[in-house]
Order: sequence, then structure tokens, then C-alpha cells
Amino acid sequence: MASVKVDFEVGNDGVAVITMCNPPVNALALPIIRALKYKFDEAARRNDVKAIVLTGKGGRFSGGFDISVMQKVHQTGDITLVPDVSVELVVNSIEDSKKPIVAAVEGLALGGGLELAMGCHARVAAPKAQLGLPELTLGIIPGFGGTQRLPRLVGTTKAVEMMLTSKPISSEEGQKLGLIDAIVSSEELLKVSKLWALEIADKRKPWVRSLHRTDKLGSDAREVLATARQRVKKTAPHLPQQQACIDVIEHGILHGGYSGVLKEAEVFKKLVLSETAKGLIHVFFAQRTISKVPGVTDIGLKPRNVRKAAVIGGGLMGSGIATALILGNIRVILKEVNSEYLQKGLKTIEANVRSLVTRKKLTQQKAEGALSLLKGVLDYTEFKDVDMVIEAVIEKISLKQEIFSDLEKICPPHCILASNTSTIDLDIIGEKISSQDRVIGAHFFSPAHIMPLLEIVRTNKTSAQVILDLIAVGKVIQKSPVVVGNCTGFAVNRTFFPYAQGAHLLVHLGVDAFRIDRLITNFGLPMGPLQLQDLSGYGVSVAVGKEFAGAFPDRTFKSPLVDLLIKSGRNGKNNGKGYYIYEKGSKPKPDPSVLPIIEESRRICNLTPNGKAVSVSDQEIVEMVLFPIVNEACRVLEEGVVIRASDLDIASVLGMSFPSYRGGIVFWADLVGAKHIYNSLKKWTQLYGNFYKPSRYLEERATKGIPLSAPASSNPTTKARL
Ligand SMILES: C[C@H](O)CC(=O)SCCNC(=O)CCNC(=O)[C@H](O)C(C)(C)COP(=O)(O)OP(=O)(O)OC[C@H]1O[C@@H](n2cnc3c(N)ncnc32)[C@H](O)[C@@H]1OP(=O)(O)O
Repeated sequence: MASVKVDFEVGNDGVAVITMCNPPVNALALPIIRALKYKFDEAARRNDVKAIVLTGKGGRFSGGFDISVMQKVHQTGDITLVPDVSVELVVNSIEDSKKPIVAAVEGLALGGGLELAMGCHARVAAPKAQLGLPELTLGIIPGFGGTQRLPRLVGTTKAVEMMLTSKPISSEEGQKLGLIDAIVSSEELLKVSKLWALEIADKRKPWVRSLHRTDKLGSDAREVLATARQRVKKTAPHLPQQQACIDVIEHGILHGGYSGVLKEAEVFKKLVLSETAKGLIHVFFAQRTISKVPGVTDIGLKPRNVRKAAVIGGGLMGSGIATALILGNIRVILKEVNSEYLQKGLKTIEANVRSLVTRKKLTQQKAEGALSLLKGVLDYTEFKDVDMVIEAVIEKISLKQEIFSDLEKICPPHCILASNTSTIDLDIIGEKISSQDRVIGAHFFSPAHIMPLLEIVRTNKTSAQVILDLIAVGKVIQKSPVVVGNCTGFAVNRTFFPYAQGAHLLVHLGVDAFRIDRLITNFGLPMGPLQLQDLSGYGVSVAVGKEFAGAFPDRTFKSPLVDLLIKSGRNGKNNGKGYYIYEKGSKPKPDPSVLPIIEESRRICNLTPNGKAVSVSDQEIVEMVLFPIVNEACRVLEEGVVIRASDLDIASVLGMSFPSYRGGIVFWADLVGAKHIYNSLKKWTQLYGNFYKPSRYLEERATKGIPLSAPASSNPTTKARL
């Protein structure tokens, strides 16, 4: 690829400018790393070169090591694909160079990008560049010397914070901390950097090798590390890279920077091969793939601007959606049926926005700006010039059909007609109107202004333009849009409908309810299935349960437990009484008074063999809850509800908080192995019934040894309307 190269130019002033070119972020791909080594060595050799400037093309220094190399390591198991950069390039060719090297930083210097810059003898930056070491978000640690040089430049406390949080800082903060030596305008960046390099050569500016410094490490460095170690033990028990990062920093403090660099390289390679890195790197690319939709984003269409939108219904979902839209700078008309409901909706939106200010996620000025974009109405007068309507009323077919008929008459012909339904077939909602190409699902997750996932549900009539427009809106309001097909529950709720049912089945086999939740949280989900039921309220469980029982009667597990809980006056977190006790200011506690209700439900169901609780291991419990979800995911894949398996991974991570370090539901299932999942489900079907019956897709893949994530065969039974 001609655009992947390193430019080399020597000026009359004797400064060689080495420029990394690999759009869009100048990732350090293998050819770039090889070329850098070559060019630095050339600069060192040439007599006409007195000093060197390292920079990136296109206004960005570098987004770091090419992450796809690590993905290749995962596919091949060949760790030798990772080159030795930290010693060969950064120490030998850059830091120990006999000619001074200055990094001219603009836009961003992240990961390996910042590590190259820190190996240089000074750093000059343009304003507002992002500087950071985000490697831990990928399950690895910095591997080009960052764990050693950052503490030596900004101090141990700040370096630990920057690496453990993966948050970048600006050039301005970098200058205050000592990471950046000077800030100059973009126009002057190269000129000043060259002069700086020449001044170092002339000994008029200090020639600093960061790795040799100790002055900023701090006498309390080991205490800082001990405190961080204790903290991550609690907050990140599943993320080995966090402890490893602290250990490697400490190694360098105890044994010197160079020894630290060697230790870092050794640990880096081990971590690249870890399951955590496999999962997180998969998620990195999967997240960027969701908005590539064949037949929509690759046919030359341009998204139309959505400047004014209407939301119908100011309940929990409607007000959350309206909040998300105004925060994305889109004017919103909120329509309700009477002024009492309207005022309530408007107040909720205001409270949503203000709470972001309180939590310092939004400035007061931005909050006022967003709220000024909101207007409440009781009729359709304002709908004449809206670009998009999102209907978010109660789940009643006749009401939604009536609204869509009204909208077709009142809204302009280009207007997108979206529904936030989570259960009703979109074809039925749009049945009574003629412009069905404008009908689309915009399925937000509650709270809609916070949860990052937006399921865009297309029917077989929705136009590519409308899908593209909604993807663009999703991005503007900072959601991750995943395009899915039309079926009961769409992708996320459909895949996860066995979550609560699997837990209920186990409870009725005699397993302790709280043990199930505990094990699932240990696995990495933020809460177990029963606590989640408490959180959503039992009304939702009953309604959703009915929907799925109707759609998938062959594999629904039904028990009287939720009805009994409601009868006993419980409604989960809503009224503070569920499986757990909810008290202000403390964590939910298991409620022993729920046990007799569970016993009663067990008696009615009579599932336990000979009245005795089944004996299952911790691992089996986790699998009995999660494998039925994988099984349903297989059906979702077979029916083509999602375009590719990685879309379902992202949907599971963002919609259900499935742990990203496990790569999402399908990725995790492939790590476990289709064969083991299939054999387990088959065994449980014989013991406990059809809830576990393996799907055809799973059976085929397990028996043929094909990964679940591999693209579907040429002739799937496509039931979902894509
Ligand atoms: C040894 C070292 O210590 C290890 C490392 O350096 S690991 C890498 C550390 N760096 C990172 O984690 C940064 C990762 N990148 C990002 O966070 C963001 O891409 C960014 C902030 C740089 C830019 O964001 P944004 O402008 O929104 O663009 P974004 O869509 O994310 O990326 C643009 C393209 O560049 C690719 N890309 C970005 N960084 C990349 C990287 N480091 N390697 C490979 N590809 C990368 C993306 O995959 C995307 O590709 P696509 O267009 O084909 O989908």
C-alpha cells in the first residue's frame, strides 16, 4: 500500500524530518516500524544530518501499535509477529541516538505513538493533542517502554492514574506535568521542533534520555503502587493487565529503567496471548464494524441531516430518548396526550440533563443549550417540518397503528417514522400506511440517555436511506447503532430471554437463588438474573415472559414464581422488596423472607428429582444459565437477525453488559467451544427438558467443528426480515 510509508527529508538546516504515514491514525503497522528503524539508522549514518524530527502525517502523530497485528497473533498463535520495538527501535535507534531527536506531536499520540515520542529527547506539541497510554483497555500493557518512561516524565502517581484509567490528557496538561516541553500552533510545529532539535545539538537545550531519569519517580513511589494494587484487586479482579502494569512499573523502580523495559516486553508478550486481550481486541474491531452495513453504507448514499425530531410519549423511554436527542444538539418536540403527562415528561428530561451536570458529565452552559432545544406539545401542529419521529407509547398495537396513520398524513414525505417498540412486529405497526419504506425500529435501552446501544430494526421494506439516516443519528447522539432484523425481541432481548428463565429453572431444581446471582456476577455480569428481574420490576418480567412464551413455546420455561412474588406484595427494586432488600445507601441484601415463596413455587412445579435438590457445581450453574443464551444466539445467527456474529457480541456487551473482556456472547462461546456447549445442552435436555434443546445451528457447528462466529452457510433459513 503506497499510503503506508515513512517519509524522510533532510533540509538545508541539517534536520532530517521523519514522517509516519498510515492513514487515518498513522498506526504503527509492521512496515512502518521496519521503515522507522531503517530511516533512523540512515539519519544516524548521514553526515549532512545534525538532528532529527519525528512526526505524523495528516495532523495526527500516531494512534499506536497496529492492533490488527495482535489480532493476527490471536488467529495464528504466533507471538513472533510482534516485533522487538522497545529495545531495537526506541532505545537503540531513538533514545541512544548520537543525534538529538524531537517529536513534533499533533492531534493524538496514543499507546505506541506516545511511547515513541517519549523515547525522543524532547516533545513539542500543537494545542489540544490527546496524549495517553490506553493499552490496558485492550487487555495488554504498554509495550514500547511506556510503563518506564511515563512515570519518569510525569511522576509515578500521575503515570499510574493515566495507565490504569487509560484516559488521555491534553497537550496543555502534558506541558504542566513535564511530558510536553513546548506548545506551539500547528503551523509552527515543524519549524519550532526543528529549531529545538538543533538547539539540543548545540547544547543550548537539554538532551534528556527519559529512561535515565529518576528525579520525578518520587520517594513514595512504592506506597503509591501498593495503594493502586489494593484498589485494582477490588475493582478489576478479572483484568490481569492491571496488576501486571503495576508490577512492571515497580520492577523498573527497583531495578532501573532498562531492566524495566526488558521486563515490560516479556510481560507484554504474555498478556497479548491472554483471553482478556483476545476478548478486548475483538471488541475493539467489532465495535468499529457495526456501522458497516452491506447494501446501506457501501452504495454511495449520504445520510440526510436530522435537525428536528419529535418524540411521542413522555414516559420513561420517551423522556430518555428525547434527552439523548437534545444532548446530540437535535431539536425535539415532545408530544403527550394531556398536560399532566406532558409536564411530567418535560420534568424528567430536565432532571436527566441536570443530573449529568451534577455528575460533572456536562457543563451548565451545555445543559442550558440542550434544554433550549426542547418543546412540549399536545397536538401535531409542530410535526409539519420534522425530519424524524420516534414513537414511544405503551405497547398496544392499535394505538401504534393509529399514531403511524396520523404521522403519515401530517409529517413531510422525507420524515423517518420510527418506533421504540421492544416487542411488537414493526410490519404490523406500519401495516395501515402506504409509505412503509420509512418505518423503522429505534430500540433504545433504558435509561435511553445513558445506555450506549441503539438497535436499529429494519423490516424488509425499510429503505437503505432511512437505515443510513438512523445510523447517522445514532452516531450524533453518541450511541453505538447495530442494525438488526425484525423478530420477537430483536437481537438483544431475543438472545437473552433465556437468562431469567435459566435461573428460574435452576431455582426450581433446588439451587439457591442467591448462589446463582453470585456466580453470574463472579463471571463478570454486573448483576445476576434475579437481581436484574428486581431492577426491571416484575410487571416487565410478566409481559416479556408472555411475549416469548407465545413466540417460542417449545423452549420457554414457565414457573409461578414471579406471580407468587407479586401476590406477596413484592415488585423488586421499585417497592424495595424483591429477592433482595433495597435500603437507601447500602447494597442490595438477600432477603431471607423470600425463601418460603420460592419453596412454594418449587412445590407447585415439582421439578426436583425425588424432592431432592440437584447437585451442581459452580461452573455448571454458570453454564446452565449462559449456554441457553448461546443456543438462542445461534438461532439469531442462523435466521440472519444480525449481519455478523461480532454485531451480536457488541449488542450483548452494550445492551446486556456482558463482560467486554470476554469478547461478547458469541466470541466467548467460541472460546468455550461449540462442542462442549452442545454436549452439555444435550445432556441437560435429557435430564431437565426442552428448555435446553440444542438448536440445529449449534448442533451442525459442533459436529462439523465450525466456529459459531464463522459466517452462515450459503442457504440459511432466513426467517427474520432483513
Ligand atoms: C506496544 C504498544 O504499547 C501497544 C499499542 O500501542 S496498542 C494501541 C494503543 N492505541 C489505542 O488503543 C488507540 C486505538 N484507537 C482509538 O482509540 C481510536 O481509533 C482513535 C482515538 C485513535 C481515533 O478515533 P476515531 O477518529 O473515532 O477513529 P476510529 O473509527 O476509532 O478509527 C479509525 C480507523 O483506524 C483504525 N485504528 C485506530 N487505531 C488503530 C490502531 N492502533 N491499530 C490499528 N487500527 C487502528 C480503526 O480500526 C478504524 O479503522 P476502520 O476505519 O477500518 O474501521
